[in-house]
Amino acid sequence: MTALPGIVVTGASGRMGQMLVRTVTASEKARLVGCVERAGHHWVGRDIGECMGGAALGVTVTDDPLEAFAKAQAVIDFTAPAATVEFAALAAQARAVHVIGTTGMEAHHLEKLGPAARHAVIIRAGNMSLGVNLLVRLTQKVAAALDADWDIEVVEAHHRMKVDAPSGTALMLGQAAADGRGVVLDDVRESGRDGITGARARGAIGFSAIRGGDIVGEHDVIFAADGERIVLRHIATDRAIFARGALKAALWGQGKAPGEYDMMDVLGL
Ligand SMILES: NC(=O)C1=CN([C@@H]2O[C@H](COP(=O)(O)OP(=O)(O)OC[C@H]3O[C@@H](n4cnc5c(N)ncnc54)[C@H](O)[C@@H]3O)[C@@H](O)[C@H]2O)C=CC1
Ligand SMILES: O=C(O)C1=N[C@H](C(=O)O)C[C@H](O)C1
Repeated sequence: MTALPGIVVTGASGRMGQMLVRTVTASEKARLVGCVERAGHHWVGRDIGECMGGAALGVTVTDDPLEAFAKAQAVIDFTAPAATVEFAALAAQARAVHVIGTTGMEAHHLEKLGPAARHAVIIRAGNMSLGVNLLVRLTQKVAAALDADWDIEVVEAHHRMKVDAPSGTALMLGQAAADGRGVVLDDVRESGRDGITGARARGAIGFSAIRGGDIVGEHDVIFAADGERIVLRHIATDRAIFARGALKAALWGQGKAPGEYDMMDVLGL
């Protein structure tokens, strides 16, 4: 009998980390073989199940990612950009599939993933849910059907602890709108309006971010014209949707050729 793919969860104490631990341990298709936290975190050296307030799971949280990755077929990583870049090199060394949910990655982070993807599979998306990835496709289609008389605005809302804006999802949606319209997002992007901004530029794609309370993640793509408006909306009410998507990606990546992939590849959208 073939063993189930072994999964390591990085940032295991985080909001997504804990959801991933629950999702992997509940799955019949994978097993949890490691949990990584940053050096100095009070969970390091303790059993992950007990840290999360439940029964022992037989997996001790470590601050040594390479030791953990060496036992794994996949690493699921929802942490922070600098950590993710470090994990990409180590996951590639271990030839483990690296599923990246981390957002807020800048160009200098992203360019460091290329060398790792020469040796291993990397699957990265700013949102791992089926619903959002479908919304990305819908946004692209609607943008392609409408001209610049239709102003495009992406509005997102998240919990008070989120550190990056616009959200990774908002950027995916803005990119899809730009692709649909056949323009370069950076040329038309308008973020963070404040003060006397002047009238809206024709063809701009605007981004607005709300932060508050425990909002899991809400995204609207607004197409506003004279006399009518289309609003495409996704509301996440449970982080399990992201964890399920990430586990699906980790399993899909087994046996694939090294390279960079996204959730569109995984979901076949
Ligand atoms: N792609 C997607 O579907 C989703 C992406 N995210 C993204 O995932 C990331 C994490 O989100 P949350 O779980 O809400 O944040 P969080 O702050 O609750 O968790 C992050 C965890 O990473 C750990 N960490 C940071 N540096 C580390 C290192 N060097 N080594 C090991 N662990 C390290 C922290 O200690 C913390 O436990 C964010 O970038 C967020 O935007 C969140 C939800 C869905
Ligand atoms: O930080 C979060 O919480 C989320 N981050 C992702 C993003 O930046 O879009 C996905 C989801 O919206 C939750």
